[in-house]
Amino acid sequence: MHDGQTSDTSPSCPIWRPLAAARPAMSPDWWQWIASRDSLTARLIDAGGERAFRVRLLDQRLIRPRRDEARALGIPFPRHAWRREVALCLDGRPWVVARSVAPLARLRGQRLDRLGERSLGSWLFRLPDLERSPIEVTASPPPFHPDGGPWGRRSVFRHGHFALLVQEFFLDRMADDLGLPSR
Ligand SMILES: C=C(O[C@@H]1C=C(C(=O)O)C=C[C@H]1O)C(=O)O
Repeated sequence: MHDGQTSDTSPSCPIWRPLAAARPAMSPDWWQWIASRDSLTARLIDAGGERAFRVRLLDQRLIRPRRDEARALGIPFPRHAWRREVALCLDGRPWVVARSVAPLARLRGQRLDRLGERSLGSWLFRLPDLERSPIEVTASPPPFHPDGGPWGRRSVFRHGHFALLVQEFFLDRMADDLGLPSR
């Protein structure tokens, strides 16, 4: 699943804006989710109540990152990166789809491919000295998944030389299940 090298030539590219620029169009309910800087995994488990939380691994492989991903990570465009795509599901229903990209040169021996269906967040937030960049927001649909939703967000996590871009798209199904506004 993670051996092949493919270049990512998808033409659809989300338009990212600073969090503050999206605020006027965002309901207070969604702001609570989008602006939060702690673990989304923990928040989903909490909001899910009795529902069972599960990470479904959709894909992981070596790729050439998209241009916007390379720019967010501050790496030259053609460099190789490791990419993981997951659906974060409650009772089997995907609420969030996430795509994370780490430049190979910055992996520093971290074997993220061994995470499998364990949540990245449960590992990430245990790292000492973890830094998180400002959050950026998009109203574009996820470029790697057929389901749509109100908002996507992205930020870069750093721990020493290790860098990881995490992009999370919140789906309409989550809004339906939690009774959240459409935006
Ligand atoms: C970054 C976090 O991890 C979550 C889990 C992910 C995974 O397992 O690939 C991806 C994005 C996240 O929403 C988090 O919990 O905040």
